[in-house]
Amino acid sequence: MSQEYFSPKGKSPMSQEDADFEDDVSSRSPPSETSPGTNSMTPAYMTVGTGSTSQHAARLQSMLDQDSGYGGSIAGDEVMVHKSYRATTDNDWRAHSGAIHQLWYNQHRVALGRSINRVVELLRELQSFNAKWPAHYPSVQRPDGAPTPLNRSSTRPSFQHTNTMSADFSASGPAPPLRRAMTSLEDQAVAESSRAAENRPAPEPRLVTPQIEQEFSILKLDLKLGSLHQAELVHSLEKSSIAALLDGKISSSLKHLLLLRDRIEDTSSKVLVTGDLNAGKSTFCNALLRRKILPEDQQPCTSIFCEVLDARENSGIEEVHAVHHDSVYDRNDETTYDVFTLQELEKIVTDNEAYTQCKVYVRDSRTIDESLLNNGVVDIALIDAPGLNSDTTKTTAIFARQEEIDVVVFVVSAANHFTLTAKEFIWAAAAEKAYLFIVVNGFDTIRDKERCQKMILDQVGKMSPRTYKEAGELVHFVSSNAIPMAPVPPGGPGGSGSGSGSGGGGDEPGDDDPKGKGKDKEKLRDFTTLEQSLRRFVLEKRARSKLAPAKTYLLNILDDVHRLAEVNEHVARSELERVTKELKEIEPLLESSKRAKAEISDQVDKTIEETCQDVYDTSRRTINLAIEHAGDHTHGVPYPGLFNAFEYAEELKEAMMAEIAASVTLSEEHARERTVKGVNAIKQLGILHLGNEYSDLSFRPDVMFRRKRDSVARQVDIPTELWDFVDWSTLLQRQEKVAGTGMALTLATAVGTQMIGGYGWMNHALGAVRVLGNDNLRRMILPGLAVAALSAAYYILNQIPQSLPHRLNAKIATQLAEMDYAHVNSTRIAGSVRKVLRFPADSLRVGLQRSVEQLDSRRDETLRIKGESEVARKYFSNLVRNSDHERHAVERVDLDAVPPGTIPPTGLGGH
Ligand SMILES: Nc1nc2c(ncn2[C@@H]2O[C@H](COP(=O)(O)OP(=O)(O)OP(=O)(O)O)[C@@H](O)[C@H]2O)c(=O)[nH]1
Repeated sequence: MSQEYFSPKGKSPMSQEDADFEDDVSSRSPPSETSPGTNSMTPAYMTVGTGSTSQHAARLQSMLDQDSGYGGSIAGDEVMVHKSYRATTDNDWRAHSGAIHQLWYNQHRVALGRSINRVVELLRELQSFNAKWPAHYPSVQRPDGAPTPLNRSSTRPSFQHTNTMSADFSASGPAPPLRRAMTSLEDQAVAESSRAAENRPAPEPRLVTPQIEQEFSILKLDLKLGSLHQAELVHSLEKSSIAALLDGKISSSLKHLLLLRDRIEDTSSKVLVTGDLNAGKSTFCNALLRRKILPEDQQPCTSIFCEVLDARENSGIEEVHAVHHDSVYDRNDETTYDVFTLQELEKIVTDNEAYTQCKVYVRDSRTIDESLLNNGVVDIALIDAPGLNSDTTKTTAIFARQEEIDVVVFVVSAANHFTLTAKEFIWAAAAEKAYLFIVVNGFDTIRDKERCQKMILDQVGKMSPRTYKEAGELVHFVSSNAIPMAPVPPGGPGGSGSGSGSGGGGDEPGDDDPKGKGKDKEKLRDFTTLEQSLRRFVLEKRARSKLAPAKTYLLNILDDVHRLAEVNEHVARSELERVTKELKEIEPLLESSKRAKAEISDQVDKTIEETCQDVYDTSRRTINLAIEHAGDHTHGVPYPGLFNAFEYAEELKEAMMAEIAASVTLSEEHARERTVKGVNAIKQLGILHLGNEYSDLSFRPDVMFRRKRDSVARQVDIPTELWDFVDWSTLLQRQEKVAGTGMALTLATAVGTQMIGGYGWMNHALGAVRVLGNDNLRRMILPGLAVAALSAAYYILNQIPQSLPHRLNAKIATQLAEMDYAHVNSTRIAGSVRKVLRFPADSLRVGLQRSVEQLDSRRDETLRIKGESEVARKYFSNLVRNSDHERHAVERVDLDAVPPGTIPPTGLGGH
């Protein structure tokens, strides 16, 4: 499609020069229907009117040809155009003005197209970044966290986001509830002096719910779940869920941007005529066409979209293409549609289930100045939509359709005003398109016209302020049924409709009444004014009707992206500050933890070694002492006399062994005490270095040594012998001290000892006899011997209680020494102590190891977050800059400005 105009069908007579020009242009550029491959980026031009000076037109054409449409040269060209092109006639002027409009339009179209491409790129990057680093969605402050006049100075406005964490930075005031991670607003507040804070106007939370709703238009998350408020939902959702929702929003925005790009690159203009059921949409379309093409009825009849197109787009043939369900319409592929005549349209349109839409190709024989379809500027598609409210599916389809069209003409019944669905539709369309064209139809039925006008305009003002601002151009009160229709060719389509060829509304009585005719004229005049406005809106102000939606959408999405980027830059920066601070804390902590781990391990080993050594030494000393001194006393065992000496010996042995066993128990008791001390020392170390992390193992000292008792003592078996009753060493020592026993006793003892101790006592006795001689012996020794024997016997028997313990003790000691009793028991006791101490020591070691590992992984994690935050900060600060830059670029595209060089010189017409 192209925008060239070749005058054939206009009523205006074509001069030779025009024909030359046409030939001239057509030789370079084929007519619209034969140039489907025209590059949409290369501006196509138009000439409107008769254009009497072809060299001027050609010059302008060549200037436009040279313009790439990408700006730059335009200013110079405009000056040249301005200076050189001096139109002298109205038509020349209009041709000139139209060309400049076109050039100007192309310039804006290309600028916006480029912006769309850049925003698409920005959004795609944001989308992929959001997948790696879930973007934070600004949440709201809960009502309880909102600043009150009293706590204003202490409560800073805070961005809060989806990463729930406990707020550990509350310097004053009560601990705030769990909230989303911090953002730099709070950090900035830290840097602010208290005085400045006091002087600063009381901060309001930047993102409270209504503000979010206003601040975000396109990327606003549509959270309508259950009874939860959006704010609560944002709080309750996981960071990743929010990111996923955002991802969906970005995807749909991308889709929409691509649609917008297609739309602005499409040189045709799509005009959607919509409105409530029976508002007179079809009548209005017919009035525009001045032919009764679309079926009108008092009851709802339009059930599918009817797209009215210039028949030139269908090789000049008037017909209807009814598009099949699930088919994408392609005029060159007849399998996608069925062909009908215009007369058959009514039957396709009413109660249709077989087709989704129909393309209605009609020939508009009116001049290019009058006709909307055949306008000489752009290809128009006039789309008659089913009435809103007909059913939900159709209403939804109309809502969806409005996204891909350029101009919304909303037909409202003057009698019924706007229904709720109409209002919703206008809200949505106004947000997207900025300007709507509103046709208040059936104005003939209204008696108090002024009141009706006021009421409707008030409502328009509320729904679309921009449309209201230009109500003179955009809101029209007409009676579509009063428009005269073209006479029907015999057997041809259309024909005199409601207004019939003579014009005149159906409900106005008396067409021949001069007053009635006057009224009809008035209606026709109103409708013509509407037509001119609509032409201006669709054709000349295409910058508005076609480009304004793109501009509005771009500004909205860039605003959202900018806001989101700002929030995320704050979040990333504060995250970066937080992790940098955290790293500064973690790294020395990790080092000292590693050092502490080694030191504490040594210290614990030392404690264990020292304790065990002490326990061993003490036990050994105690047991040895007990063994050594077990024979020092009789342990309270009464001596029962000579005849029970053996029992006495047994009891003594038992008592001695009990004494020795008691020393073992004493050693165990001491070991227990030392173990308690050791365990406590290790625990102290644990608590000191691990704090709450240290898992305190329950230690019960009373259980120690319960099972592993001294088993060695049971192996001691000392038989009592006769000689045990005589303690010879004591005896000898005592004998020296005892006076009166003298030599004889010594001798007797010596002899006695020999006699008693040896077997050959007889030999010894004979030896003694030989020494002393028989006589002396008889005289001295025998009585002495007797005395000595008696006193020795007496002494020995008397000494049993003193000597027996020593003798037994010596034997016990010998046997215990052979068993290594003291060592075995000391080792056992120290071993138990070691075993017990090893538990808390191992637990401490494990705890320390775990603490080092935890710190290690925390450091790794923090380093990871730091890296990510650094990337995020850079990315979002670039996004803040780029979105801002792009926004300014879009803002500079001034669609409302009058193109320079199009203001008509005095005395010339123009629009
Ligand atoms: N009095 C009067 N009647 C009108 C006017 N415009 C349309 N009508 C009548 O209103 C009825 C409905 O008109 P349509 O054009 O079929 O309405 P529609 O909005 O296309 O209807 P659907 O597409 O089925 O929703 C017809 O009987 C028309 O003649 C008008 O300006 N004044």
